[in-house]
Amino acid sequence: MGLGINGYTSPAARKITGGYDLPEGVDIQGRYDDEFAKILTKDALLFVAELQREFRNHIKYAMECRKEAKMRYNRGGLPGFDPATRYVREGEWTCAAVPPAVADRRVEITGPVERKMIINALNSGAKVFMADFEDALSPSWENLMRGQVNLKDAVDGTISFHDQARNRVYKLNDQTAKLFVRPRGWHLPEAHIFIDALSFGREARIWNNVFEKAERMAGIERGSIRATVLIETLPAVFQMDEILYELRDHSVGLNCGRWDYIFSYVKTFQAHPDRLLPDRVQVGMSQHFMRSYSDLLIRTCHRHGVHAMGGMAAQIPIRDDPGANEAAMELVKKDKLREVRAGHDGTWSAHPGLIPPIMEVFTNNMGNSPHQIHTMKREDASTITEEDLLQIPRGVRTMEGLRLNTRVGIQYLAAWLTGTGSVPLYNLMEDAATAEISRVQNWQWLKYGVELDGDGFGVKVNLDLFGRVVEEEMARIEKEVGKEKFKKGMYKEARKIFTRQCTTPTLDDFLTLDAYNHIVIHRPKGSSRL
Ligand SMILES: CC(=O)SCCNC(=O)CCNC(=O)[C@H](O)C(C)(C)COP(=O)(O)OP(=O)(O)OC[C@H]1O[C@@H](n2cnc3c(N)ncnc32)[C@H](O)[C@@H]1OP(=O)(O)O
Ligand SMILES: O=CC(=O)O
Ligand SMILES: [Mg+2]
Repeated sequence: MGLGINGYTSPAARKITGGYDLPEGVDIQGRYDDEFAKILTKDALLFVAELQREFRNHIKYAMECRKEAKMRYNRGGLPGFDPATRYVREGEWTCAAVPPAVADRRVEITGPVERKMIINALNSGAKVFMADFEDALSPSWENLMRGQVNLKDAVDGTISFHDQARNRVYKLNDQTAKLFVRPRGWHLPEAHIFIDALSFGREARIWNNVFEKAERMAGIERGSIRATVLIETLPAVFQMDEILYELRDHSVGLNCGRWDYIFSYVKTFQAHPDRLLPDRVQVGMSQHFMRSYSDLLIRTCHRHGVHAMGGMAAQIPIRDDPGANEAAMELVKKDKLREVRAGHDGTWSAHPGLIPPIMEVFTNNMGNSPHQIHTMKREDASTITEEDLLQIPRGVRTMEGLRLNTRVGIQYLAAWLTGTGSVPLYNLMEDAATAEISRVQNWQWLKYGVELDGDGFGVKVNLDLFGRVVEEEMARIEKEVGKEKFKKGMYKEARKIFTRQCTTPTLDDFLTLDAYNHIVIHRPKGSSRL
């Protein structure tokens, strides 16, 4: 999170501004709401402010290091293992023991922090619910703060929701999933509360220091805070031991964030025209670089005594077509079977309807054991090399690939701009990570004028072609969603943002950084209880 906090004053000097009771130096420019004020209490703001004051410079430095690494890759460098930390990779050490309460994580459901979905997810039968403030959320002030209110009610066990249209009341079951929370990354600053806002091993050290300070401030035992780190950038795969080492007292494993990982492959190699990706649909876990990433992650986690979590299959239930639904479920099961046989200890589900089949696959293969940490060491993966992890994915590039990227990118962005961070599109789950792949792939193909040779057309991608594709795909979207929804929605704005990002000479770091400016709403200065 990024809070803009300047200087510290004693509790006596705290003041009430615009409804929120603010410590000196803290300013909130998001709308006031009585419910939000119960979250943004003076004590809570002081807690965050103190963390921010202590760590902001470390975080800034970490972000500078990311920029330096980007410049190195743009000059032709490749990410790889760091010789200076060989002793960490080769050393014999383990992380703190897995807490019994979260030993069994065979199926974790993820989802945005909407009230009804939180209740559904906690009741879903999954072992864990990962409440997502990142890829599945459009981070408007309203969404963020409502999400915090909802989570507090969930933790208190009082959360309920009345669906008036269906006259249905949602409440928690007696048995619920364990609640995990994913905050958004340090690269996405918050614009409503003022906080300014390396190597990944070093970033992990900052997180570890944040956890330790937070534990001390909250008066809870060291190691009470536990984190699963998603390995979802290409450079991070070379630093998995280092990340676990830094977090060894606070870790409960690593997760294959496969969609952002693919996005990161393109981003890392944005200046390497010899490493262009085939169509997005062809970059799956069977590609050598993806399989190597998953295998090495399992070996690394199990060597250090923590969970190796799998990733998200994109398929979701298809209600109106039993044949297509069956095929989608088979794909999910196949993906999960690969994960459990490879040694993963659990995995993610995007939808409650996927939990029974995924649970069955993991249970059939793991039996009563909560995990495979001690039984699937994957020593064979110790031979995985930098070349394995960087191998260029195989496949073809097609006109349909370009069209689909465009259609999906624009529709996702249109949803995001209106407050929805994960959507079903063409029977797949789309969120910020999957949309990023569509965007950067279009950018890459345009930048290097690739030939779309996979469907026999043999045309080169250029601005003219892309302009026509955007035009035609907008017409198709209008037909698919209907004139009324198209007119009321944010499709035109989404088209503008997406087109600019695909055609810009220098790749934007994130789709949502630019789009964020369109959803920030600052209350007028000095206003109260708007
Ligand atoms: C790359 C990554 O980072 S993955 C992690 C981030 N992404 C996610 O978490 C995506 C989570 N999934 C979702 O948001 C949704 O499943 C979508 C958008 C893909 C599909 O949503 P919908 O089209 O609404 O699904 P559908 O209509 O089939 O939902 C049926 C019911 O299941 C609920 N549901 C669907 N997905 C979820 C979920 N992930 N968590 C909780 N409840 C859910 C719906 O709320 C609905 O409940 P209801 O019957 O009580 O009204
Ligand atoms: O966050 C998960 C991903 O796949 O990206
Ligand atoms: Mg991600």
